[in-house]
Amino acid sequence: MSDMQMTDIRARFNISYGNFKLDVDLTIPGHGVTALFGPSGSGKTTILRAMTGIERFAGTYLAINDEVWQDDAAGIFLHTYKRPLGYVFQEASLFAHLNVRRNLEYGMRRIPEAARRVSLDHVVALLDIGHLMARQPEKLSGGERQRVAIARALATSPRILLMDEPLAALDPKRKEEIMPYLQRLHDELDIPVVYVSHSPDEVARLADHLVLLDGGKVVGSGATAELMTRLDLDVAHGDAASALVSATVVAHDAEYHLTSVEFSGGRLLLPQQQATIGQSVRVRIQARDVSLSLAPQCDTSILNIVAATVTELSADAAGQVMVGLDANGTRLLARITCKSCVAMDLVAGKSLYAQIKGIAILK
Ligand SMILES: Nc1ncnc2c1ncn2[C@@H]1O[C@H](COP(=O)(O)OP(=O)(O)OP(=O)(O)O)[C@@H](O)[C@H]1O
Repeated sequence: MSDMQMTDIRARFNISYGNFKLDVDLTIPGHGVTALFGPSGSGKTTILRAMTGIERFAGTYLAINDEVWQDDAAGIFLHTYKRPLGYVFQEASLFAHLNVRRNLEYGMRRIPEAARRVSLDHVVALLDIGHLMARQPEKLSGGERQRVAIARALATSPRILLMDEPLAALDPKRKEEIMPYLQRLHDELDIPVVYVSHSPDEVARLADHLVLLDGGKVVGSGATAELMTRLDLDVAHGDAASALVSATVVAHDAEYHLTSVEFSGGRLLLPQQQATIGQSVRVRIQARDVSLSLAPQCDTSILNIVAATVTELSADAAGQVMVGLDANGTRLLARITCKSCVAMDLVAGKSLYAQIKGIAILK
């Protein structure tokens, strides 16, 4: 076992707080972004805290890639201050008496030079905060403060970055501003991120892997695109339910201001994007934006119609059915009325056409 290259994060926690019990045994990828998603009180923050070692919980096992940080059975416990992790909270906790540069250097200085794997210049460029270096924290906007907090966490060359609802305190405009930085961080740094969120939108945009929590238990863990369309899970139901589709940008149509992308099920047109031809993109198709038809329609304003097969049907809100679809290997969801479902005589295996009204490129 010891000479085996481990590239996973393994976490086993058994924690009791009065009536609340957290009992999880997780293996998640040692790279990319993993979102912990679930209702309030489901144990998301408790998992992050347990990873920090701030409290020592009996029966814990925690290994980050090839490093075991805690194994109670073997008597291993790495103290918090020795765990190379970055932690970003909902509200940026910068040192108020230090300017931005000193805040960043403070984190960096704790790390011996030989252990530094991320340069300050790289972090500053990544989060675009070069122009803020001389500012005091109280003179930063909420979004800027959060970018500095992320930079400070990264400047310590962590082996893992823990983020606890880092956008929750920001208004929608600031959230939108900071999102590209989080996506860049994901693309450019090889540091695994565990990201706590309540927001299906953040999860869809950022997470490669998703861990669904409820009442201190894991109810699902897997690739985000796969879990979001699993009809046995709550996340694939309701108004926010959507499919994430991997696609490639294939053309721009300047005359009609459209961009076309290709996925396994065919081509999709969407309002013109900045993306370059050949670029891989993640596209979101919301279940409520998909209608179904048994014959291909040509007298319709809907541009995107793809052939698909029904894989399963599941009751949704009153009078609504969530239909799972397979479009030549890509999972899609359609939320339709029970009345239409009966009228169309939908059953698993039926071939039909999905008419897609709204599509968004997420990254
Ligand atoms: N230090 C503590 N002492 C006692 N109970 C705690 C402690 N920390 C958390 N809890 C309880 O554990 C449960 C899970 O809390 P946790 O903060 O992990 O949930 P969460 O999923 O992060 O919720 P939210 O989305 O609201 O932040 C809650 O019932 C909470 O009251």
